Amino acid sequence: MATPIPAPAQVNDATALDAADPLAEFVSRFVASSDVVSYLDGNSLGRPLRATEERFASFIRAQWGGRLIRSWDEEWMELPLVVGDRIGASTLGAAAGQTVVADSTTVMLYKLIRAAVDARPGRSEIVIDDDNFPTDRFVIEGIAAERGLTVRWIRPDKSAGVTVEQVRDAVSDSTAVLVLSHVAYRSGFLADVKEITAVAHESGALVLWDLSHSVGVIPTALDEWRVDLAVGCTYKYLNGGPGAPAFGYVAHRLQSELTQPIWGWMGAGDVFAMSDGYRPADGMRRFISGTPPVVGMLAMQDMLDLIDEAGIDAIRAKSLALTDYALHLVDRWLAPLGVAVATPLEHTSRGSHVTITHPAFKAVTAELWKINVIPDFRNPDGIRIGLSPLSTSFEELNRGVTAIRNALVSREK
Ligand SMILES: Cc1ncc(COP(=O)(O)O)c(C=O)c1O
Ligand SMILES: Nc1c(O)cccc1C(=O)C[C@H](N)C(=O)O
Repeated sequence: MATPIPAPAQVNDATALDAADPLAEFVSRFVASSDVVSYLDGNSLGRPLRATEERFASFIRAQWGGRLIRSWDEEWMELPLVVGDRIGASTLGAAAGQTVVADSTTVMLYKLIRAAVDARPGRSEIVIDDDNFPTDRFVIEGIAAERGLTVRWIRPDKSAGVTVEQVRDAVSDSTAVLVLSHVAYRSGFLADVKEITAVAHESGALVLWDLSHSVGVIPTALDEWRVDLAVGCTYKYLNGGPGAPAFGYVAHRLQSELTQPIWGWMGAGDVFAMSDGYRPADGMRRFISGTPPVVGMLAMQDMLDLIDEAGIDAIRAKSLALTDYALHLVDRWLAPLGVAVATPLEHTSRGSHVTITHPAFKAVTAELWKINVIPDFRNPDGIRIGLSPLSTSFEELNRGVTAIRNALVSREK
């Protein structure tokens, strides 16, 4: 027998929420894609800002086209550190001189984890959870193989994240480094960075946080929480564009102690000395390897402007309002159709995406993309509703969940 379908919510729900939203105006700052009915994937690839069109045009005219190679001295050499400091100040709670932009997230993870492991000689283990993003797990397995170490796996419940208690059990005086994600890419669970870092420090381990799914939507206080190392993507909630480089954070107190493994000329003390032998630069520059990805650092600067204008705390408040509304719609429309929620319900444990599960979601996602409703699918049976607060309205979210509901209903007929 077909499941009885509850009546759809009043359209007014979303209209009223948008009307009351103090950040509603920001949606119009992004490039509108005329065919898209609902974009729920800003946690994978953020939308471009309209301001970025002009930034790119002016970059080609004035900097690349006008100043040509002189721009390296005039601006570009410092850009990884300047933009890094901006990310640190606007979103991370990091004082200047501890954040750099370079490489892909994968390569930055490799460099910082290898440096951390080498700074803890005699310790035989790296600890990570087995539900972490593949690149984090693979990089660690590679470093363990390279350095003759063992990986100790924390096994979180798939619909939860890594708890303080699990870390207390897993970390010991054999642990060189603990690597965790602030927001779990699948479930959306938000880890307790401060407590977990403190617990790992009791055993003398270093801790690296992957902030890919939180930077730009959830304020952090890396300095205050005594975080050692962090990395993150800039193409999600920092809207840096496809393939935009990563950022890396290394606390001041560790910088001179850490040697990263990719010794390139751009991280050397005197870049243009072209001297024999590698001597790392002082400070964060030593974590750079090759030529800075200048073009890839353009768009994120517009998003950092927007984050400063809106305020990271207001962004977090809207993120929670959006995920609350998503959960409300799921409960009202999708739960009766057999959909389960894999995201924690408490605000203190929730990132900016909501993951829901149903055996038909792989096929449903393919159908949704055909009608320009764009969430993403994550194995084995999850749809991730990613909510980028400055570019997503409550109406857009309502349209997306309505489409998921319609797709499930038509399968029951
Ligand atoms: C937690 C996490 N780490 C790393 C990455 C990606 O790394 P990269 O930019 O090198 O592909 C992603 C997403 O792609 C991610 O979700
Ligand atoms: N980085 C991506 C890519 O290059 C292609 C497609 C998707 C992605 C992603 O961002 C995946 C994402 N990190 C995730 O959480 O699943």
